[in-house]
Amino acid sequence: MTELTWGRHYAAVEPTAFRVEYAINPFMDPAVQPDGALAHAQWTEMVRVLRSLGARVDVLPQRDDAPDMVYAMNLGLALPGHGGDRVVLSHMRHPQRRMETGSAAGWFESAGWSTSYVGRDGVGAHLEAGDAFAFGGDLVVGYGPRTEELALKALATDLGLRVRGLRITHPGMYHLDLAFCPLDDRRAMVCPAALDDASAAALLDLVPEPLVLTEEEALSTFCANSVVVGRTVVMPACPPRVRAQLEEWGFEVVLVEVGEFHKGGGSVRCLTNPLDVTVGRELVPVPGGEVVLPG
Ligand SMILES: CN(C)C(=N)NCCC[C@H](N)C(=O)O
Repeated sequence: MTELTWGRHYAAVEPTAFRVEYAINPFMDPAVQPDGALAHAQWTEMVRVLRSLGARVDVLPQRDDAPDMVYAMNLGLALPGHGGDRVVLSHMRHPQRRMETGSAAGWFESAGWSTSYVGRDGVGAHLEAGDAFAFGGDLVVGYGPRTEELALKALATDLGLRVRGLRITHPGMYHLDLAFCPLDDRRAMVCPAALDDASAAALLDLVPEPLVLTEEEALSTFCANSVVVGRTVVMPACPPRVRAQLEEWGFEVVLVEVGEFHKGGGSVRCLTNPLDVTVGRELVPVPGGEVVLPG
């Protein structure tokens, strides 16, 4: 088993203006506000844990007018070393989040990254980076609630990659990172209940040794929304059955409390954006690109 070659460098947004101002997913209720000081303390501890595991965490400031910007995973798909360091900025499905990418673009550009888009300012395909993960040499992309199918073709052509689309049908698992968490080169946590039948079968075919989560496990604990640093899985919670399997496979489970961020509909993975997924290492170049859709 080869451990993940990525997951040791992240961007995260310091939560100085996190609140639930609107409801764009089933977890959000503006009547249930996070405690700002507690959220900041939870985020600080999460960053400390990641750094203590050897991960680098770069911190972006939060815009005051962007309460969801703390979910850094959705800012863009960063691919270093691909004709220079390159990030495809998200084109958020909901206008309430679109201002976030302008600030993210500035941050990436000042750090030497080149930026591109598959759609922008409400024009063109929606892409939210919490839907896109490298696995098995390909980019696995969930589409439906947030990312649009049209974005898959643009990504594949633009980046010269094989993009495997999975159709998300569960309203509560509106990003793929609530239902899919790569663990190493053969294993991943997967929640087939998030997907239509053909996509669920395609995902199970793609992962040689899946740790299959029930809908209840994925939704009530956010356990697939975890981050893997080497053989350590940093999780918001871990059902006993899931912990037993992870430990049998040689992983260490480290729990971090990020409950205030569950009020906005995201957890550890959503709060971090990996900056070390590399074309030519985790992603196999495919000249011209290719999209593979289930069934
Ligand atoms: C696992 N998920 C869903 C994420 N990658 N991101 C969380 C985004 C939450 C934000 N309120 C929204 O609804 O966009």
